[in-house]
Amino acid sequence: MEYENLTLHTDKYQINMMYAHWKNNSHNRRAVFDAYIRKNPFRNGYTVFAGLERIVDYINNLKFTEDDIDFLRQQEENYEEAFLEELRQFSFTGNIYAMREGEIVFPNEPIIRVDARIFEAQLIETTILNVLNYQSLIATKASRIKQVVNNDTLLEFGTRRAQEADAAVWGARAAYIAGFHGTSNTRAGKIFNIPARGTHAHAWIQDHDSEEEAFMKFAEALPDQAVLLVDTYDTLRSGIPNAIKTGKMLEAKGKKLKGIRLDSGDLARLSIEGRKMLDEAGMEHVEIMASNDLDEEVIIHLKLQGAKIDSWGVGTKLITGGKKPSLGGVYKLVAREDESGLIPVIKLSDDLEKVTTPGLKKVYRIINRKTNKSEGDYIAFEHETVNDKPLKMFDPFFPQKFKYVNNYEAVELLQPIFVNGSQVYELPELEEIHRYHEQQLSFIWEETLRLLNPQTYYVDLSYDLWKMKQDLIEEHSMG
Ligand SMILES: Nc1ncnc2c1ncn2[C@@H]1O[C@H](COP(=O)(O)OP(=O)(O)OP(=O)(O)O)[C@@H](O)[C@H]1O
Ligand SMILES: O=P(O)(O)OC[C@H]1O[C@H](OP(=O)(O)OP(=O)(O)O)[C@H](O)[C@@H]1O
Ligand SMILES: O=C(O)c1cccnc1
Repeated sequence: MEYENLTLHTDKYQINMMYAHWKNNSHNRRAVFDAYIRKNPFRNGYTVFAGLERIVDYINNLKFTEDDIDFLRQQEENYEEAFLEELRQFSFTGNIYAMREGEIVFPNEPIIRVDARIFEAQLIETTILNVLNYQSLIATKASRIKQVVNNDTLLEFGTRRAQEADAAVWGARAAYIAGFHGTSNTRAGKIFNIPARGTHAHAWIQDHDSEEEAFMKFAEALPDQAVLLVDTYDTLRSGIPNAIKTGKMLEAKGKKLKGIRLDSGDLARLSIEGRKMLDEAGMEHVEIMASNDLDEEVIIHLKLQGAKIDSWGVGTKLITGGKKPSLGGVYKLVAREDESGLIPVIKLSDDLEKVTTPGLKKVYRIINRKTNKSEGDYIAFEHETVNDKPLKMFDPFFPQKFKYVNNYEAVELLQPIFVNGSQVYELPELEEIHRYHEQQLSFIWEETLRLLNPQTYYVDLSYDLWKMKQDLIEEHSMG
């Protein structure tokens, strides 16, 4: 993809802070930020991380152009020329660790860790969150939909309802990571190598003298590929009978009708009736596709009613997040440099879950070797060794709740992406990201994966980390 230079795609307050640091000569100090979510969206038990590819590209292309600098000069009379010169020389020189795309992630664990000059780390907050929050929201929604369709075909149809063009293509990619098979967006298909798929619109039928003629012409143009939209006039009395006639016409020419699409009415009843009609006509191979404001909830109910649907076109409620239009991922300072070196910092809150976890940390997934399932995630200081046995895992909010894990493998989730400003991570192909996602899902217990009232997954802290956090809370509490 031809990526844009997104350097100014940040909140003005970041540049103000960069300026104030520069004025105070503190801009070269090291700072560590964690990007993480506080809650899973859709009351889900997990979140699917997506967005790393775009973030990597964003970092690689960071550069204030002369136009950008002129704009900043106009916008803020306080900015001194020497500061603007500093921006002219700007590039990312720090370290970024991140989880892999497709990873199953949970609240309160670092998904991305930025360790850089404060001057750099502050600038990139906005875009990192913008990308992580949107793409992960859509990947998570797609994952919920994927869970209910089993092996049926899933197509992403959302572009017309997406929050503009970027959301459409990156949303299509996020859906593919979670298991969608194709997208209607041809550009997303080309950019990301996703199968591009499509049927036809009502306009095709309306634009002909009869539905039958419209079907015949479309099927002749795209034999073996045609999926006919059967609800323009009357699905059971006109649409499906005409589709069957069209199928017969194709068969006479040694071709086949691929499918029909239902787009309104009672999708369960129409698919059951439609399946009967097609089968009676000897067209068992003709697939039934459904669309019309679908999401995981409607699909579950259609399945409960015995709907005979082979493929699902899902648009609006996937690409916009449906009832949950944003993910609340945050980017918090967890360590800063002073004369003594790197020191952990904390942000307090009345809401205990919002208190940040200070320090330079690693995240491990504790895989039980016997069950091959995860016992939870374990966050420790970077310098701690974790594969010592047994591992005591306790709830950081209720330390009296604990367990010992013996036969485990602690798998490190944060990968080095940039070291001293250079990309050290090779971005995987989309297909590989999808496979990784599926493999990671297999480590998570069903109880956490289920769509309704999932069990909370454990995200625990090492004792040393937990103790340091408690000490900092005490130190900063006003009593
Ligand atoms: N059997 C069913 N059980 C549950 N929900 C269904 C069933 N059939 C369709 N739906 C869903 O009901 C919702 C309402 O559909 P709606 O009534 O707006 O469609 P319609 O009026 O049939 O079609 P349109 O307005 O597009 O002409 C849609 O999300 C659709 O997917
Ligand atoms: O319903 P979604 O999940 O968003 O899926 C995409 C919808 O887009 C098309 O409809 P169209 O734009 O023609 O509008 P309409 O069917 O809502 O009238 C298509 O027929 C689907 O119904
Ligand atoms: O190909 C389709 O059927 C399609 C594509 C986009 C939106 N709705 C339907």
